[in-house]
Amino acid sequence: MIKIVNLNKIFYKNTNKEFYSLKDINLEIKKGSCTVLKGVSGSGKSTLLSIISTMQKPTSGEVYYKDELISKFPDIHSSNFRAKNIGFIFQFFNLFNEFNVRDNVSIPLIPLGFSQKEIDIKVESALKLANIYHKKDELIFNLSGGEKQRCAIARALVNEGELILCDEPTASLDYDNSQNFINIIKNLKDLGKTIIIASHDPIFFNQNFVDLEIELKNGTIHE
Ligand SMILES: Nc1ncnc2c1ncn2[C@@H]1O[C@H](COP(=O)(O)OP(=O)(O)OP(=O)(O)O)[C@@H](O)[C@H]1O
Repeated sequence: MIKIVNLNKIFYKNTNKEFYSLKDINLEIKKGSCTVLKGVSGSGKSTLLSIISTMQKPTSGEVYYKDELISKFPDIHSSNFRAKNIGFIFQFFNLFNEFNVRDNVSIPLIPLGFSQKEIDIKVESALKLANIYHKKDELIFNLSGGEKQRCAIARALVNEGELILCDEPTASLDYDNSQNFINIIKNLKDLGKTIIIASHDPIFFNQNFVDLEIELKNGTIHE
């Protein structure tokens, strides 16, 4: 489903500060699989996720999604692609504290042109899937860390995209909430989602629902 070919991301190219954040990455990710990108801080995990999501462009190399070359999309095309195909779960949730759960979860649907009735149906279904429906009218400000995470998961699911990208998803969670997160990821996999998790949390290592573990070291894949 995702094919990455000879990918490089260079910052400060052709200066004395030139730096390879990613170097010669080749990777294939199968539809419906769960991949864990591990590696120490600064190894390139977030940069790789961000290039797969089309938020950043590589310096060279290609990323294909279902045989379509997404890494060379113009920006307007990239944001449409993300809105339709990708759910993103961030370490610090990136929710709007002054809005309630339901409004936060509905945000990704706004650019997709759905009617209010369609938005209500999709939001309700995502809230139930992420087990946060009972807090739908609560302000984010009043939620616990685990509840914020479940709200962020609902927001990542609401567009029914096939690809779920998670950047250090358990970094702000305690052990029990991290275990809950793992259970939700297993459910998403059962629903056929393709999942990529960038994390150095050992909770993701050697898990039977993980199909591929990739270690990044200084921007390269370490076999
Ligand atoms: N916009 C940028 N400009 C310059 N250097 C950058 C930029 N973005 C990332 N880098 C560098 O690229 C390297 C990889 O960063 P990245 O955020 O991908 O690492 P990471 O493995 O996700 O780390 P962490 O676990 O701390 O989030 C780091 O050395 C970082 O400083």
